[in-house]
Amino acid sequence: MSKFLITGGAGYIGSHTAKLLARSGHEVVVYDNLSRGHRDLVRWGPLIEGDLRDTTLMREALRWLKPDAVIHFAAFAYVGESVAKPGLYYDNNVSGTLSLLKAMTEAGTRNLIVSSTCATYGQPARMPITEETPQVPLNPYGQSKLMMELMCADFAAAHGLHYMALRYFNACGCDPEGETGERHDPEPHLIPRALMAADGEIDRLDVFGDDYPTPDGTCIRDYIHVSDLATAHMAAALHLMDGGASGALNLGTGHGISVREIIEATARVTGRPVPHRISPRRAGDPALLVAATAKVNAILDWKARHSDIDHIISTAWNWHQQERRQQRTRL
Ligand SMILES: NC(=O)c1ccc[n+]([C@@H]2O[C@H](COP(=O)([O-])OP(=O)(O)OC[C@H]3O[C@@H](n4cnc5c(N)ncnc54)[C@H](O)[C@@H]3O)[C@@H](O)[C@H]2O)c1
Ligand SMILES: O=c1ccn([C@@H]2O[C@H](COP(=O)(O)OP(=O)(O)O[C@H]3O[C@H](CO)[C@@H](O)[C@H](O)[C@H]3O)[C@@H](O)[C@H]2O)c(=O)[nH]1
Repeated sequence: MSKFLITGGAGYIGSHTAKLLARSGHEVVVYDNLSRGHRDLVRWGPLIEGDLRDTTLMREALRWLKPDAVIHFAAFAYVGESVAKPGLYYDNNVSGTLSLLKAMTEAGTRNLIVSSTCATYGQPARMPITEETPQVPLNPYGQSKLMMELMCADFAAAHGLHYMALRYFNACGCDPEGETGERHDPEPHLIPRALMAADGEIDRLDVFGDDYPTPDGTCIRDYIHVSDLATAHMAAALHLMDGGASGALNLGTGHGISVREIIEATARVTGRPVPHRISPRRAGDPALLVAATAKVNAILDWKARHSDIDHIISTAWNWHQQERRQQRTRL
């Protein structure tokens, strides 16, 4: 049994990873300031309520817990918001990670898994995107995550940190058992918003641009089920704990799906129409992002197993309906 400190474990991907680790027999402690997370999603270990940028609290928590690894999810993660409020992103994501790295160095904690993103690549000329594709982010969110990766590399060289940067493509879907899920307010992500439109909660889904250089004109992304992401985090942590090399890995399926195809799949899975209209492009959005997956497959023996789009949407739809039923009961 190993012990993990999970920053951002009260959020979407962090809570799914906490569940998987706990169910696999590991000990989990969550560190989260609840700025965008939820106390009731911390179900698989205790919560230390604190901010990443509180270096002293983090250092003392690490000295006391002595985790085998830190899994670092805590960050702000919306492309559009980062374009409007870059300071928020550099402060939370860059200063927050720097504070964590300093605390880990002072406490002697060696192993770190960090949430990076395909947004660090910008819009590469060639698909699929390999880990060697140049990282040229198009927005402050992507910049902040690239800076995080660079800081990890420097701390590895200077202080012997072992780290793995996992560059997720588009995280989606929810726990198939309905014990945790995606609860963002406001919710900017495509699949939850398509479900809100199907459910009549919003009048219609805005499709951000249909004049991109893609077959149907809408943006293409690589949608990966959050359960697959959770499995990859556990594999990456065990890899580092076994003395495996530091580096960066893409987490995606290798298949691109357009916004229009997501709308069609949502209608198919829910059995309801998805009212939508074409709107202007959203600032900072690249047209096409699809992962090359050979490296993660070779290093972690991992590939996506739960990322069929109908399964993704059906687990997200179950969670959406469950959340709305609970909200109605509370009223
Ligand atoms: N959702 C995606 O599609 C996606 C894709 C690529 C990468 N990522 C990355 O994965 C990570 C998790 O994303 P998510 O969708 O689960 O986000 P989320 O907002 O659901 O969870 C983030 C959690 O971090 C906490 N947090 C934020 N700032 C903090 C701080 N300063 N101190 C302590 N806690 C803090 C929040 O309260 C929240 O619980 C992020 O780092 C994000 O950049 C997400
Ligand atoms: O109401 C909406 C919401 C989104 N989109 C489009 O749908 C696609 C996916 O958008 P979204 O679900 O917001 O995800 P991304 O902007 O691709 O960003 C997510 O995926 C990134 C990796 O691609 C992560 O780094 C980010 O944290 C995460 O928010 C994009 O083309 C958007 O333009 C719409 O057309 N209408």
